Amino acid sequence: EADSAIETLARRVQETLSLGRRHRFWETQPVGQFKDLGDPSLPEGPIEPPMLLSDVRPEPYNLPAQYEWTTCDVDDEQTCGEVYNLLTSNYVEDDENMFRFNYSKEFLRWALRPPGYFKAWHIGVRVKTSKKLVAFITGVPARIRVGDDIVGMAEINFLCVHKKLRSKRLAPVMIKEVTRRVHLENIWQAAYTAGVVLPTPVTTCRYWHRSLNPKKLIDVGFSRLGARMTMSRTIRLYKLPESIVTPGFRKMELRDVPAVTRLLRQYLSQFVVAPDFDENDVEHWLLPLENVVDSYLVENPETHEVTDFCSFYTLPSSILSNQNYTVLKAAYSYYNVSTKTPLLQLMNDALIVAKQMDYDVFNALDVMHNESFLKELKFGPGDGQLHYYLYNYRIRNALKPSELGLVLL
Ligand SMILES: CCCCCCCCCCCCCC(=O)SCCNC(=O)CCNC(=O)[C@H](O)C(C)(C)COP(=O)(O)OP(=O)(O)OC[C@H]1O[C@@H](n2cnc3c(N)ncnc32)[C@H](O)[C@@H]1OP(=O)(O)O
Ligand SMILES: CNCCCN(C)c1ncc(F)c(N2CC(C(=O)NCc3cnc4ccccn34)C2)n1
Repeated sequence: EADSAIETLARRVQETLSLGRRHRFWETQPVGQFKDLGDPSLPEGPIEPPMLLSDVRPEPYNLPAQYEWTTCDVDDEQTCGEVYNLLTSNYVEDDENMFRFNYSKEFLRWALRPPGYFKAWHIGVRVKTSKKLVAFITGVPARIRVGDDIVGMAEINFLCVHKKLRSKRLAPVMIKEVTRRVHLENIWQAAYTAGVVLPTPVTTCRYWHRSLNPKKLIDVGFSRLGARMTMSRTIRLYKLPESIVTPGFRKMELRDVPAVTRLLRQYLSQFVVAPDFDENDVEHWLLPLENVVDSYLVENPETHEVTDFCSFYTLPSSILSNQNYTVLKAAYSYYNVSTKTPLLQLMNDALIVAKQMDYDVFNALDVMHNESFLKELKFGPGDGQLHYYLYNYRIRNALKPSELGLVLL
């Protein structure tokens, strides 16, 4: 039987290598299927029509007998702590298992409670006997513009199954359950991202990283010393000015919400897929929140006009095995708008602020106009790709990352 095991393995490898690999679950879902790629006869827009709410399955999907569904109230300190602990130990790692995302509790409360959120969409699975939280998936409501369509969607995130319960087909049940609960609110589309290839990405983005603390990044294995580079030359290469250079560059405040909303809506209107933010959304997603999201704007000192905006969110990673460090402090580029200050200068000021705040690295995707500053500001391409997906909405041709104006957390 050793031979047949090897044959089985060889076939698995062959299947996986060719995109022809089976997606037993995703083949059943209203998403673009690999076999449909390039079929011009398929119309853009919803793949399945909305159902009657009375036709939506009223009861939760079945879990294996020893587990039960639970709704996680992140306002409750204890429950938020359980969610935090599950993700801290079992959420996304890099391919070499050196790092794992360490979303903070205050970040999770921010990410999961935007205007109009539903607690019922913060879904957990517990062991019936011990009540231990072993799986999680979330949705939050968002108005997303796709071309000229404004679509009510759910943004799905934080899908996590405990390491000990992997490869038991729990994920499809989690996904079907969050889909059912979203349907009950008469919402029929979703947006999500993943580092894995699934049927079928609307676009695939690349991560770029700008070293702020190169010595630590090299020590923990995040980056490698460049060829023919010394450590001191590397530190010098990434050195930044002590203070920002743009006159009128300051932290965003509550009073700036109307101006920032105008600026952002105008800017995002040029992308094929982008959030349709109103002032309530901007107040939630972009008003600075310590250790979660930082936003800056440029107010013309004479006219007091708000002309530019930049923001980044804070997502540390646990460093899984290093003698000297346990946490990688990372900033992720969020939404940036430049109308008067060159984007290059605006983002350099963001780097300067992030360095002042002791971040180790500043990450950015090659979405929106980010490509215009990445190389010049000494970002290096990462090995991480981020695939963007829409559920129950077909876009005939995949987008270029520069046509995407949506950043998920
Ligand atoms: C209208 C409303 C609709 C709302 C829903 C919209 C869709 C939302 C979709 C979710 C958006 C999530 C956004 C984020 O949070 S992306 C971050 C995902 N989380 C992690 O990577 C954390 C670490 N990993 C884990 O916790 C587990 O490995 C997970 C839970 C990811 C899979 O558990 P496990 O490893 O034990 O596998 P299984 O045996 O249970 O199931 C295997 C099946 O699951 C498919 N799979 C694997 N990974 C993902 C993934 N990241 N998105 C979608 N599907 C995924 C896989 O292709 C296979 O299906 P098929 O290939 O056979 O068909
Ligand atoms: C569902 N929400 C998607 C966003 C989650 N985000 C931020 C994310 N999704 C996939 C990635 F590929 C990724 N990358 C940032 C790049 C990076 O920093 N790679 C080294 C590294 C440091 N720490 C970690 C932890 C996990 C994976 C890679 N890590 C790659 N980011």
